[in-house]
Amino acid sequence: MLQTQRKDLADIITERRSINSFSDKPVSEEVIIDLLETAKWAPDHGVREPWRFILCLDNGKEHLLEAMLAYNSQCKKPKNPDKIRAKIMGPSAHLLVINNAETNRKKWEENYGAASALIQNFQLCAWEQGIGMIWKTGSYIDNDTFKEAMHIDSDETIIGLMQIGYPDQIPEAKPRTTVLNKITTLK
Ligand SMILES: Cc1cc2nc3c(=O)[nH]c(=O)nc-3n(C[C@H](O)[C@H](O)[C@H](O)COP(=O)(O)O)c2cc1C
Repeated sequence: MLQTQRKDLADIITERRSINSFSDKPVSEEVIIDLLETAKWAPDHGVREPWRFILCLDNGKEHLLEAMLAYNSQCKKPKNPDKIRAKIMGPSAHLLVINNAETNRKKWEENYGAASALIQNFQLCAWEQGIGMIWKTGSYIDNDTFKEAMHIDSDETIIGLMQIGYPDQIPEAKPRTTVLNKITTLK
């Protein structure tokens, strides 16, 4: 039986790019949940599974837009609302990755690391299926008006807003420095 050639993990890692421009092809809720079911196997100190998610599809994108506009109207230099609308309506889906409230600094950092590992798993598994995304951390992620509008407690941490869809354009990779310039080997 002819099998589709699976890409090497190393290729998926190096070829994945952050995507800003998406086609109209939708990414389904089922696909996103399936990807998260894999991504959740991230390293996670104490296996606390500190995260929760808010997935915005269809009318949910309008809800997210309202929250963005409420935040924007409070900014010293508000952005053009039409540009914000285009940024929210362009991707097929938006996923907020949110960590539980945590007052202990060490645990907070461990939880941030675990959620970041989950996000990278998610990005890579999506890329393997031809789905792109970008991890966004605009100032709204730490804004109480935005959080309240999205029903997120002020002491929860938004790790990122993942904007998801099939890529319309894949940007050139920004070069990375060789590790040889970064490593000190003790022998
Ligand atoms: C924690 C984190 C936050 C990020 N926040 C943003 C952001 O707010 N806006 C943005 O355009 N890209 C953001 N990015 C994506 C980076 O800009 C992107 O990964 C980087 O330019 C390298 O490009 P590549 O992912 O295509 O290799 C973020 C990435 C990380 C890991």
